[in-house]
Amino acid sequence: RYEVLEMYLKAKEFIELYYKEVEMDEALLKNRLLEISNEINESGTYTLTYDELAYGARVAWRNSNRCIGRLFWESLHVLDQRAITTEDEVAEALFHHLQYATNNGKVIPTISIFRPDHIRIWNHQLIRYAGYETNKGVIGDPDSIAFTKVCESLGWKGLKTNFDVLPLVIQVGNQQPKWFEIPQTCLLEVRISHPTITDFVNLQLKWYGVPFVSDMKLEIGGIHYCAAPFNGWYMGTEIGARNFADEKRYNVLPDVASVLGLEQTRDSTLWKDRALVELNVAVLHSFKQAGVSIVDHHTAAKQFKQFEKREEDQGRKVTGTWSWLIPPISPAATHIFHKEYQDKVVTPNYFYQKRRY
Ligand code: HEM
Ligand SMILES: N=C(Nc1cccc(CNC[C@@H]2CCCN2)c1)c1cccs1
Repeated sequence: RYEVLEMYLKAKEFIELYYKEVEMDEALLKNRLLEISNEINESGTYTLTYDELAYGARVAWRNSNRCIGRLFWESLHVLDQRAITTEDEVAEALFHHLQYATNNGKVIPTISIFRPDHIRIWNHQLIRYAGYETNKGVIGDPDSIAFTKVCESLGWKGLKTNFDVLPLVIQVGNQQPKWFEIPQTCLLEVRISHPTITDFVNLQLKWYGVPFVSDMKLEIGGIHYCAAPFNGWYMGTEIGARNFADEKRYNVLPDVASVLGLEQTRDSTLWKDRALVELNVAVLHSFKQAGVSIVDHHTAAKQFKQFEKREEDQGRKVTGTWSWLIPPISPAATHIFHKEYQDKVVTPNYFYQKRRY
């Protein structure tokens, strides 16, 4: 009984928000709430219309406190995959999402939404590189070591390069998860070169063009979509200041400094800072040259400022996680650093969920 009431209250809160923001008339709202109340009484849950689902996914993005890219929340493309029931169909839908959103480099922010609760994607991101612990040190992305072991235990074998693309791992219910190799046609990678320092290519760095986060849960009106992978485009610092630069990731700053001919014995030469800037210049240059969407952290901050203005105009308070919104290089060169944000969590939203491995 209590669960039914709790579900209804969450549904009512979301549907009222939706009808208010899209300015639907009261009679339709009352009707819809009655319909939902009946469905919850019969089955303990209810089904969102496509329009309600799409709006919920967009508002969840608008409510994502750690996201600097929220200006474009209304333009999210929503692929409704709730009718899918098997692992093979899920894999096909994900291949479609990868190709559709990559769009030959002109990235389209997109989300695929699978049926609530039954489907689970074990990947952190649909495209990510494997990591291996060997007696000669780590190969690939250290962040992927645990998941790579899971993939190998399922029968997958990598080539042991620094950039092995991991398979999709899809689970239906509590069955054994199935793995699927990602076709080349779904994969776009960018080789990293520098606009003026020709030796940069000797670092042999590359990265995948589009980030697809696939391990978060989308919650709308009390319904939990545990498989709702979404993509946008990268902000350059994610690759240049974290994925390549972190000591616990690809840890390339010393190699970059060598290519730049920098003296690394004293911190006070700021060799790490010079290496970081040139690495980020290279990432932005390489993506632009390859025609793959990317945004620099200054432009992204300006877009976020526009988002703040538009939300105030709409009478909505912008909430945020300051420590995530500031970029990892030159944070104080953006307006974000110099203001405070309330880190209030509201739904619809995207949440972490317990790993299945
Ligand atoms: C369109 C371009 C977009 C850009 C440039 C962008 C940028 C970012 C960046 C830089 C982060 C911090 C990530 C990190 O430090 O690991 C972030 C976080 C986040 N973004 Fe966006 N984003 C975009 C689109 C989206 C979309 C389409 C969604 C969902 C529909 C989204 C939802 C989120 C969420 C939920 C987080 C927090 C993730 C976490 O807590 O681990 N973003 N975004
Ligand atoms: N540009 C993006 N970056 C992004 C957004 C959300 C989450 C993530 C991954 N964050 C986890 C990483 C890995 C450890 C700490 N950061 C990246 C997007 C990914 C999907 C849509 S936009």
